[in-house]
Formats: sequence, structure tokens, C-alpha cells
Amino acid sequence: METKSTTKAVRVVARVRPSTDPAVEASSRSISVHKPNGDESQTVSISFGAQFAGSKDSYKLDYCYEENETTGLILTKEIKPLISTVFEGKDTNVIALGARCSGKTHLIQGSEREHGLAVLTMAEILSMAEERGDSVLVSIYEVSQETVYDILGQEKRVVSVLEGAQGKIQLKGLSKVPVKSLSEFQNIYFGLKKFQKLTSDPPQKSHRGVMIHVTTGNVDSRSLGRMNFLDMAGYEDSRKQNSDVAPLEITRINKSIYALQNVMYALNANESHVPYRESKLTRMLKDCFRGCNKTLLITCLPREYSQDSFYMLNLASRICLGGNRAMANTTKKNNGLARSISSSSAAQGRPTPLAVSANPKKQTGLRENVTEKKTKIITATSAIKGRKLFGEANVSVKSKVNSKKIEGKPKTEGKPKIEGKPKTEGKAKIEGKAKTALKKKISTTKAVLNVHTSSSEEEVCSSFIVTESQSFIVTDSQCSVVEEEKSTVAFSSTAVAVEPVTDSQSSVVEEESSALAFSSTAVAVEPVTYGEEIFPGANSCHDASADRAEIVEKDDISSVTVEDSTLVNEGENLVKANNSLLFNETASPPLSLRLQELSNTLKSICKPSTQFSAPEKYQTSLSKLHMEEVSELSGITSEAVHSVELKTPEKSMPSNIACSPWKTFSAHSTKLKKSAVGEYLKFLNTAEKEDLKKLKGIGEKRATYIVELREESPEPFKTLDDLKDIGLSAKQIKGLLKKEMGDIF
Ligand SMILES: Nc1ncnc2c1ncn2[C@@H]1O[C@H](COP(=O)(O)OP(=O)(O)OP(=O)(O)O)[C@@H](O)[C@H]1O
Repeated sequence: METKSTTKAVRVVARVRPSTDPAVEASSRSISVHKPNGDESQTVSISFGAQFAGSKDSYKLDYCYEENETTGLILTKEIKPLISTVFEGKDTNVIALGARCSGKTHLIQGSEREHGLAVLTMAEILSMAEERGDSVLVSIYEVSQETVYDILGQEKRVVSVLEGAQGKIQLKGLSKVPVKSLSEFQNIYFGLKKFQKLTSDPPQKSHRGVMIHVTTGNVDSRSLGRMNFLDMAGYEDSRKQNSDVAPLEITRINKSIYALQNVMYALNANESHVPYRESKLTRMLKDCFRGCNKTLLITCLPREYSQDSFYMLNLASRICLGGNRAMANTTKKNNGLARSISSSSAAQGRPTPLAVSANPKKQTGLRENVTEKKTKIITATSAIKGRKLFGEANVSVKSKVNSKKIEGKPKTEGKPKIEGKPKTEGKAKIEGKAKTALKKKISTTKAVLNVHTSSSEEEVCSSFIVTESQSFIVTDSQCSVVEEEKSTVAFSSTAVAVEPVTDSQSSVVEEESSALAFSSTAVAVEPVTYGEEIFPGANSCHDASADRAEIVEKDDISSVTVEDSTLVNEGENLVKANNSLLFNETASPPLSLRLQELSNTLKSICKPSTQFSAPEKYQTSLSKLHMEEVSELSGITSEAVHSVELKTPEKSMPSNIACSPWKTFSAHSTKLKKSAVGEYLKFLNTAEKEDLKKLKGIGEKRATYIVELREESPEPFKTLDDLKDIGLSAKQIKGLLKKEMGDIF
């Protein structure tokens, strides 16, 4: 009895672990599995008892193995069909994930008495290899704290995950040990525990992987396929008080679980972008996941209800649904917003990881939002949609044309209002602080407000960038939104950038009272500086659970009443106009010029009397107008505004540093170095291929590879270390930079 072949990249099943405590009352053995066609069911529904808050709904998975079904049956039904593909040259993956103590290790490794899937599979592979005259090798590794360790060597040693010129992953330092018999494998596999106990490492949660390699002929021959078994560390809510694991460690583990789930979702939903780079684990297994390779995801569920298991089931169901939807409509590609998750119960109301990037570094500042990344400057349509999404949560958005703007009068009275529900304290706080920030004219031109509300019921994280000016257009809402029943809104946003509109433009949209309804118990609004992580609430968002959820198409989101449709059109036109201005004039200026700008900035800092102006060619019309407006509002000279605009915003220099010329100089040099590196990376992330080739050390091959990397991940180079992905050593990277920077002076 073998499972039906499926075209889905990821098959999602569950495995129910029997209750380990016989004293547990029958009522708490709450899981119930509905198989409409018995063992032949294509989809099954799993639910917990109605007595558990928010868990009355059922979740669909591809199949569920109950406690009376053996590991051998899972092997026969699920894994045997995959084994043959390994001999055809494909990679396959079997991943066990779930809450802590849900039976993952028991399922994958088992015990010497009761074999787990990896051992049973190895027996099958060994016998097939023997028949065919092929060889089998094994690697065993652990991933903890974003580091991969080889645990087959004499001592635990770090494995480097390198990406070759063709994008192929190389695991440098991962041992491959030939295996000839099952007992040999068992000695290796079960011997690991002893090895672990001998080490003085503090106990850490980790993911453990067993990679079985099949090669044609002898062990040194060409590799055929690989079979990966992954025993993921257990998910656990980091807010638990009684855990024996440190909250930071839990958060880290959960983040990598989310990253894996995001990859599984993207693969199953056939998305064009798969976020492999969000964790070391997914990055190292990229080659095993992609293409037509198959993955079996087994969600381990203890029979007793637990919030953590419930959450894992919820996410597994979503991955499964994504696959069904992709199969039903293969032509329709998902994008970021389409991945928004709608959760219809308010049982927990936390944003889900599928909507949240596992990489908090991705949060970006205003400069990047507005001037650099075309992908982050969204169209008016999505800006308007962003409002609609807010509107879903009882948000009232009123806008009107501001004729004053067209006449070019200085703006003094309008202020952005961010209002909560009348009952919340957050409303007053947000409004009050926004006003204060505006009055104080933070950073001369912009006030950045970071909004993070959190409660046991919902968490809201977002950043707002607000200008002093009275007129606003929302230009970036690259946010995934989780909608809740009961009028709660939970969203994770990189930035909602609000840009000033200038008099020369034909129409202006003013947010007269754009209100975000936060049904929260605590709201904190803090001004933050650009250089810092704008999104401190990201982690708490990651650590989220949600009740019943379904994937919605972005167009499925029901809209709010837009009070003035002409206004919306004007808003769209205006943002389009702005964007075109931005794009046309800022397209990939040569790096040397941008570095030159930085150098000039440094000079202008060192000599306050010499005002700096960026080369006319690289000023956008919008930025010029912006500067003029700012200068009009603040009374400072437009040259000074240029200077403010072009330098990387940072905290002001402490006075004790300023009083020593050497310290001042060295602080500025460090700043320049940081900025130059930043510019260099930005250039790599954005420049056209031909421009890339102008860099020293970047030829046709590397430029092509960089462009390919960018197709996979919009911003592949976040640190200089990422240049190793294009085959450069640390020494080469340093050499390149030296050459590039040396030319400026
Ligand atoms: N199918 C099963 N039958 C009997 N006992 C089981 C089964 N699955 C798990 N157990 C028992 O449950 C306990 C926890 O199992 P296991 O260690 O596999 O959980 P885990 O999910 O790997 O835990 P962690 O999250 O800490 O890695 C063990 O004592 C194991 O023997």
C-alpha cells in the first residue's frame, strides 16, 4: 500500500504520538482525526476537542498517522517511493517538526530496539545499493545558533556553507563516512549520544540532520542523490515561564523553525522567491529542497492538547493549503502580499511566521525605502491597498484634496494622526508622541516613529516615518497583514513611509485623519534613529501563534469604503509621478561617484564652513523639491539641507570625542569606512550588470552570478561576508575594497 504520487513539492502529514502518561484523563486525549476515505484519503482533517479555546476548528493535512500506525507503515507509504528517486539522482527530505517532546527523535532516530525512519530507510537504501553495485555514505550534522557542526569527526567542527559560482551549495568540513551495513550505521548513529556526553559544551537545543549519499560504483564516484532526515528542535512558546531553555535560545530556535516553514510554504505554493537565506539550515539544504526534489514534512503531535502543538499543526496546515492552492491554480503566482494570512479567530491573534520575515535585518530605513530599492517603493495601488487592509480592522481613512498645497503655502497646522480606539491608551500616546516628535523636528526633516503594541491577545509592530510637512503619501507598505476577527489588527511592516508632496505637483492627498485602530493594552511609540534596527518588535512578532487561518489572495481582501474615489486616483497618479522621478534619475550611478560623495561628505563634516552639494546629476527631482521645502520650513539653507540629506544619519558625536581632534578624525574615518562599505554593498545589490563589471575584480561571470543571486533574494549582500557567496575569499574581498576605495583619493 503506497501513497499516491503527488506533484506537490512538499507533502505534509502528521504523526500522533501516544500519550506517555497513562494517568492523563481520557478527556484530554483530545486529538481527533477524520479520514473521509479511510487509509486512502487524499486529505484528512485534524481537530482538538471543542473544550480548548479557539481550537474547535479542524485543520487539513495530506494525511495523519495515528498512534496505532507503526513507523514501518510510514516507511512503506511515504518513504519507499522517495528512495527510488534518490537512485535516479534526486534529493529527498524527510523533516520531523513539532512542539517539544512531540516524538520527533523517536520518529527519525528511534531507539536501538525500535528503529526510527532514518534507520529503516538506511536498511532499504543499503539493500538497493548492494543490488545495483552503488555505494552509500553518511553525514551527520547539527545546527545550533545558526552554525552547522559536523558531528562525525573526532571533535565537533564547524561546517562552512559556501555557495559556488553556479549557485551550488558546498558544505565544507562535512564528513562523509562510507556505510556498508546497517549495524555499522547504527554504531555511528547511536554512538553519537556518547560522543555528545563527552564534550564539555553546554546543552543547547539544535536541529540534527542525517544525510545519506548514494554514489554510483565506489565511494569516490559521482554522487547520485541524497536523502536527508531532519529532526528539528522542538517549538516552544518563548513566553513560557517554566522552560529549562533560555528565552533567547527558544527565540532563536523558533526563528529557524519559521524560516524552514516559510521555505516549505514558498516551495509548496510554487512561489517565485523562496527565502532560503533566512536561516543557515535552509541555506545549507537549498540544493536538496529546490527543483523537482521532494520533501516529506511530518508534524509530530502528542495526543494531549498543547498550545505549542496546536500552533505547529496550524502552520503545517497552511503549508499544505498553499500546495493545494498552487496545484489548483498553477498559473497564478503568489507575491508578498498574496501571502498575507487571514486568521479568522481571535483565540491568539498573533501574527504568523508565514507573514513575518525570519530575518529582522531586513527592516530598512527611510533612505532605502525612498531612494534606493525600486522593489520597496510600491505603487499607489498597493499604498491604497495598505489602507484598505488597515480599514479591515475598523480603520477609518479620510482623505481630501488640499488646495493649500497647490498654492504652495507653508504648512504649519497639519499633523499626522495615528489614533487608536477610544478606549486605548495607545491612541493618546501615539498622537502625543507624534506631535512631540514633529515639534522637536527630529533629524531636521524626518521623524521616525516606531510603533509596537503587544498584549496577550495581539501584537502590532510597525514603523512609521513621518515628515513635518502637512501633506502625505504613503509610499511604502511592504507589509504582510494578519487580519483578525473582533476588529484586531496585527501587522508586520518594514516601513510605512510618508513623503512630502511639493507644490509643483498637480494634486495632493492629505491624510486628514488616517487612523489605525489598535485594540491593544499597551502602546509605545518611540523615536528611533535610522542606523538602528527599526523594528525591535520583530522578534515578538515571530514568536507568534494564530488560530484558524487561510491563505487569501490579495484581491480577496475586502475593501473599506473609500470616501473619495477621485482622491484615490489622484493619490495613485501622484505616487506614480514621484516614483518615476525617483527611478529615472537615480538609476545606478557609478560606485566611484557615490564614494566620492561620501568622501566629500567627510570633508564637509571636517570643515563646517565648506558646504557640500551633491552632483546635480544625482539629485532626484523629488529630493531637490524636498530639500527646498524643508529649507523653507526650517529656515536653514538649502545647501545645509543637502548636507543633511546625503550623510548617513547617525547619533550625534559625544562631546568628549568632539574635543579631541584625533578622536574626532578617527570617529569620522570609521564612519566614512562604514558608509563606503555600505555604498559598495548597496551597489552590488542594485547596480546593472554592466555597472557591476566596472568594479575591480568583478568580471562577466561574477556580475552574472550577482544578478542571478538578486533574482533569488532581493538583497543578497548585507555584509562583506556575503561576498563569499560569489566565490571570494576574505583576503580577496579586502583587496577589492582597497583597490576600489584607493581610487577615490
Ligand atoms: N510513538 C511513540 N511511542 C512511544 N513513545 C514515544 C513515541 N514517540 C515519542 N515517544 C516518547 O516520548 C518522549 C519524547 O519523545 P522524543 O524525544 O522523540 O521527542 P522530541 O520531539 O524529539 O523532543 P525534543 O523536542 O526535546 O527534541 C520520549 O520518551 C519517547 O520515547
